[in-house]
Amino acid sequence: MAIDSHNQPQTAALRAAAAAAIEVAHLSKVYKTARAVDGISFTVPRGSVTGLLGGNGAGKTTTIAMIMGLVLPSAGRIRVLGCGMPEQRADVLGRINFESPYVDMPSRLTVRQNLTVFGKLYAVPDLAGRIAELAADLDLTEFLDRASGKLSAGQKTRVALAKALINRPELLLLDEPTASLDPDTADWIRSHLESYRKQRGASILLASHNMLEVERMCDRVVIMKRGRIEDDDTPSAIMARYNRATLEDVFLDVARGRARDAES
Ligand SMILES: Nc1ncnc2c1ncn2[C@@H]1O[C@H](COP(=O)(O)OP(=O)(O)OP(=O)(O)O)[C@@H](O)[C@H]1O
Repeated sequence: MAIDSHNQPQTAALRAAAAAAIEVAHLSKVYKTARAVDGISFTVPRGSVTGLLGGNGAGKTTTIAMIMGLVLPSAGRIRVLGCGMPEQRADVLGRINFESPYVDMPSRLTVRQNLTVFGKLYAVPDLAGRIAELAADLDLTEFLDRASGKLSAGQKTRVALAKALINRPELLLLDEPTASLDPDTADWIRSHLESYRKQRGASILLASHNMLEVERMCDRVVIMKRGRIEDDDTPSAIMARYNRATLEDVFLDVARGRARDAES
């Protein structure tokens, strides 16, 4: 079909809409003393939950920081929701969000004040209504006016999730979202993330050390080791390739350098 030049902007917009949620190509990050990420390429399909696995220091957090445009790559390309990062960061930031238990909110502000600050940054319409909706969904109402620093770990995680969902993101980047939570609270957080993804058709990139969480939530898994990608497939295909019944066992094989069956 011939492309009419008058339709080109629309065609470009359609292509961007259909593009993967995240496309990473030949991405590297070299810090002064460390090659944290070493030429990785992977895709997060729209609507998927993709797990990013790897031992301590594998390069997961650096990869997520580059995807968000917070750390500049040394080489390679990143597209987020069809936009180049970091050059089109301003176009895409309002459509994504991030959660990590390792990033604290200002502790003296109340939960409501913190959510208001973040909501204003994202120019959320009817912000008071959105905060009330999230407070009801995430069971925050009883401590909405308490200082954020005085919450338990589980309460802080629910507030962090409210902050991550405040702008109804199309793409969520999660760095160990359930670390240090009891199994019941962690399960509750996972269920909430799953129902948000289903309702909104959102895409999720999930860095986690919890292999049961990854098996339960992820359609695809990218395994990193020393800055490189060791494997990238569905959890069941990866377990079959390593001839293992759990991702935990695959993780140990990768960490300890045991070869995949197909290659041994
Ligand atoms: N700002 C920095 N300056 C120098 N080196 C860094 C910096 N940030 C990370 N690194 C190094 O880059 C490597 C990858 O770190 P990164 O935090 O991305 O790994 P990770 O997979 O998220 O690890 P973890 O599971 O322990 O959080 C590590 O060797 C780390 O020491």
